[in-house]
This record gives sequence, C-alpha cells and structure tokens, in this order.
Amino acid sequence: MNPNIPQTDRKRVVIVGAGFGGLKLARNLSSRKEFQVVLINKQNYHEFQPLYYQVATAGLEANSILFPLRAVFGNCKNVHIRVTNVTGVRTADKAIDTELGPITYDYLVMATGADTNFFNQQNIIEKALPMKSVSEAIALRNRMLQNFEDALSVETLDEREGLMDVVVVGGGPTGVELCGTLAEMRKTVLPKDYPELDFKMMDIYLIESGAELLGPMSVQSQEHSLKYLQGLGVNVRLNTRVKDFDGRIVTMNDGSTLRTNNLIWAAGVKANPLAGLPAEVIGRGGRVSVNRYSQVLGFTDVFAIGDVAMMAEEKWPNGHPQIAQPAIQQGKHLAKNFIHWIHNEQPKEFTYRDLGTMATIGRGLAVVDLPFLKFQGFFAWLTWLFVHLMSIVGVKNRLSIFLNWMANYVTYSNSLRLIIRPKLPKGDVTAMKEKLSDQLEVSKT
Ligand SMILES: Cc1cc2nc3c(=O)[nH]c(=O)nc-3n(C[C@H](O)[C@H](O)[C@H](O)COP(=O)(O)OP(=O)(O)OC[C@H]3O[C@@H](n4cnc5c(N)ncnc54)[C@H](O)[C@@H]3O)c2cc1C
Repeated sequence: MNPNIPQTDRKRVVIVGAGFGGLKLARNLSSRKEFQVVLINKQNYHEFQPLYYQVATAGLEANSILFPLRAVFGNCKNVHIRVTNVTGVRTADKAIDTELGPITYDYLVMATGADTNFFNQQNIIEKALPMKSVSEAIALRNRMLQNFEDALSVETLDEREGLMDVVVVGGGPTGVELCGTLAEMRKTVLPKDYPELDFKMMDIYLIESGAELLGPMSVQSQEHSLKYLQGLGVNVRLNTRVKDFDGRIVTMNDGSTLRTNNLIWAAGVKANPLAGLPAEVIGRGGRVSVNRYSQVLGFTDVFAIGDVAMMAEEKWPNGHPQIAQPAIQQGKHLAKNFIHWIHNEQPKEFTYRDLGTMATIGRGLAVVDLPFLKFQGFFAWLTWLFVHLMSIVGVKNRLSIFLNWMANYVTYSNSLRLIIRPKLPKGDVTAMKEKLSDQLEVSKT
C-alpha cells in the first residue's frame, strides 16, 4: 500500500497523468503546505505532443521534447513522483490500483489524456502507424529511414512505391503538420539528384473524410492550409474515407486504392478514463462527464481534467476541444479551487478562455486563428513558433529547443541526410538512372 509515500496530515492529492493538465496542477500545488501531491505517470517524463511530428520526420531529437519529471520539480519535497501504470480506481476505498500496489487518496485527479482512435477497424489497428506517443513517433521515423534504405535495393517500381509513398489519414492539425513537414523534407532535406534513388518519386497523400482541412478553424485558414499543402506537392483528397488497409494497399470508400506500405493514422482520439468508474459517467469518445468544478458527476473527491474530461459550457455543449489549452487552464483552475475548498471558501466555476488555434505547414508557413484576428503565412509561422516555445516547460528547455530547431532550420542538417549511403561511382550512376527512367515509363503506360 502507498509505495514509500510518507503518511502525513496533509490532504493527499493523487494526480494520474503528467501531460499538460496534470503537470500544471502538480506545479501549482507543489508549494502549498496544505497538500501532499502524488504525481503518477507511465513514463518518468512529460511529453510535448505537439512536436511529435518533428521527431517523426527527424527534425528534432526525441529528447528535445521530453522533460524529466524530477527535473521539472527539482528539490520540491512535497511532490512524490511514481512511474507506473494505474490499472483502476476503487472509489469506495478512496484508492487506485497501480503496478506498484494500491495508493490511497483524499482527492483523485484523472489527467490521463487520450489515445489513438482506430474506430475498431481491425486491419488498420494491426497495420497502420499511429503517432500518439514519442515511441510511436520514433518508430515512424525509423520506419521511414529504413524504407529509404530498402528502396535503394528493390527491383520493381511497385516495391519502391510501396516503401517511399506515404498516406496520412486525418486532415486535422496533426495530419496537416505532418504532411507539410514530410513534403518539406522531400524538398529540402533528402538529397537532390541522388543517383541511386529519386526522391521525387516519393508521393505524399492526405486523406480527409470531411469537406475541408482543419475542421474547427476559420474558412481562411482551411483554404490557406489546402493551398500551402498543394504548393508543397501533397495530394490532398477531401470527402474521402479510408476503409481498409492490408499493409500494401489502402482502399477508400469510393473504391479507389493507393499503393503504400506506410499508412499513418491521425484520424481521431478516444479518451483514456481509469477503469472502475460508473458506466454512466463515461460519455462520447470515452470522455468522463464532469461539472464546472472538474468533479466527476456523482463524486466530490474524484476529478478529471484535459482530454479525458467532458465539461459542457454554454459555448461548448459537447465539451472543450481536445487540445493543450483546456487541459492547462483546467489544471490551473483546479489548483485554485483545491485551495478554496481546504479553506472552506467558495470554489469558482471553470470558464474556458479560447486563446485561438494554429497549425504550421512546412518551414515558414502557418495558419493562425485568434479570437479577433485570423492570419496566415510567414508571420503566422513566427507566431506559431513563439507560442509553442512559450508552452514548453522551463526557460532553459525553451532555449535549447529553439537553438536545436534553428540549427536544423538553417543547415537542413537532419539524420535523414546522414543515413543515405554514399554516391556510387559514375558508371553505375548512369546505369541506375536509365533503369529508373525505364521503370517510370513503364508505370506511366
Ligand atoms: C501528434 C499530436 C499533435 C498535437 N498538436 C497539438 C497542437 O499543436 N496544439 C494543441 O493545443 N494540442 C495539440 N495536441 C493535443 C494535445 O497534445 C493534447 O490535447 C494534450 O496533450 C492533452 O493534455 P492532457 O493533460 O489531457 O493529457 P496528455 O498530455 O495526453 O497526458 C496524459 C498523461 O497521462 C499518462 N497516463 C495515461 N494513462 C495512464 C495510466 N493509466 N497510468 C499512468 N499514467 C497514465 C500518459 O502517459 C500521459 O503522460 C496534439 C496531440 C498530438 C497527439
């Protein structure tokens, strides 16, 4: 019971999940003497999810977007970090079960985020590549690097297409940003005129079931993102749904097919509630229904914040968007309410302040929707860069990620460059080019 967590007379707040919401809450309670904070996470680091796509395309190293939890809290003795998987909650016992043993709580906060939603499509679950954790982003990068290596040696155009072409499903910010970076990578990072492999053969497809990209954004942003992606050579297919994927062929709802081994799934998320809650509090997309104080309906000591929570406001009848800002704001607000409760003061209802949405497309372009202003292009990209840097924990981390990013930006240095084999002697080059152009001719006929 309570793996080495000291017993004190402070109220114990157990926070499950060190994402945007859980981390904010833990930081804001860390200096309060009234509480003992227990922060539980599956990994010993916080992951900055909005930059997964940079890791997947080898623009940033994984450690640039991972922040060790114990470094975030320094010497703070009031925060007890345990790295384990929480398997369920027993509300009657005021305890959660973890792989380290049970932990009791006075207050429990679920900040467990969301997972990829494959909508129960078994073939896609087995064969598609998700990007909902840093390990999945690294797996994606490794797959792409290996594909380029393998493409050097295959005999047929069909095999080469299968290895090099990429189909991304989902025209939300993740799909749009990933396609933009893949296209930019094809244009700037991968070697031009490389004799053994023509990177122009790499086709990138973005499949979106809706009528526009970036669904919740303004029409200007939707139109600009489409224009920017098409300008970078991404094949965007709107009003199209991926129906099946057997590891080689992607089949769409209109019967058309695409040949690729690489289907990247960015088409939705489902919330990650803890097992053991009453079924009636679990709503659409697995989100846990909470009131405006983040209390799970029917409980005064169990809370949910961020992607896992469904809090309806007049302006947001179906809950807040599953993005970083609601999670951060709810974490901050709940910390204040805990202080109100413990001092027998009136807690305050949460109101989401929509600070706007943005997405970047390649190097130097973005679309930004602020509540009173919408703009696109390079200035939007600078805004996107500034906002993302400011969301990163700690000034040192911000500086380090900025320098790392800029170094890559300016020099186009990238591990993809290093991985490509050295050039062939001249004679072989001519033979290879002839072989490639023959194959291209065949494929066109
Ligand atoms: C690829 C990608 C790009 C994105 N881009 C943007 C963007 O540009 N802007 C934006 O605002 N949002 C973006 N988002 C969404 C944003 O990252 C999420 O909305 C945000 O992370 C939600 O925060 P959270 O605190 O609710 O949960 P999360 O940040 O998901 O954190 C949940 C934490 O809980 C832990 N956990 C879960 N279950 C358990 C368990 N049983 N036991 C122990 N630990 C557990 C997880 O390991 C994780 O650390 C993006 C998301 C992805 C995947």
